[in-house]
Amino acid sequence: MAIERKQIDLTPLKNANVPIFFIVGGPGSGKGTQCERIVNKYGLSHLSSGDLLRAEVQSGSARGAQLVKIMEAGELVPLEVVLDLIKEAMVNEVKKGSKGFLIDGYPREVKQGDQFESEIQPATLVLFFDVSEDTLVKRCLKRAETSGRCDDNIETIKKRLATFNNATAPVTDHYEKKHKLVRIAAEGTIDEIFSHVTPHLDRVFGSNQKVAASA
Ligand SMILES: Nc1ncnc2c1ncn2[C@H]1C[C@H](O)[C@@H](COP(=O)(O)OP(=O)(O)O)O1
Ligand SMILES: [Mg+2]
Repeated sequence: MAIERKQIDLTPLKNANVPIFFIVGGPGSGKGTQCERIVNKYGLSHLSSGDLLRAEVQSGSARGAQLVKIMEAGELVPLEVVLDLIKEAMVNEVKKGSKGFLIDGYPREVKQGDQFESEIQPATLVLFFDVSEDTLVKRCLKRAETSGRCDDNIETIKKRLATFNNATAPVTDHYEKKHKLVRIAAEGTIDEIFSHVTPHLDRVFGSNQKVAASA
């Protein structure tokens, strides 16, 4: 069963023309943690495709009901539907005065990125949180103690790592060739990593955002 695509008026988004950052990295690389810091400092909107899908299901809409069927059948949600959800969320956020977007955990594949950029707007930068596999596993296992996330167990973590290496690694190559990739060394403390992130955002937004730099 195909889910109908929605016609979404992107005019508000085009007029606002705010920067868009793709946030990529393995499971446990700290994407969510760093996005929260970025949101606090720069007032950007943080969108995660997984959260948007879960919210659509919760909303009780007809489309949400169709999504449940697809997910229960173990099939992949069509890329177009994910894109429609992202578009709707972006238009809503920009109407509220968003200064830009962090698209967390997306694109998972080169094709997803290309489709996003052709239908919506090219990404300004792609932030890649670069962490060794050892660290990814350790952080996911630690997160398991409190997250209640069913995918934070050693078997699933290994599978997610394999998927990441196969499908997502080409994404970083793709944006490296386009000179949009920012590789963040992300092994250190949360503060250390954030200090590697801010210069790249300051480059886009201007350094007047800096809190401590003028000292
Ligand atoms: N620099 C850091 N050092 C130690 N632990 C970190 C860290 N950054 C994040 N964590 C913790 C928080 C979580 O429990 C776990 C995974 O972080 P996350 O932000 O949820 O990653 P992601 O969203 O990329 O899957 O690791
Ligand atoms: Mg996350």
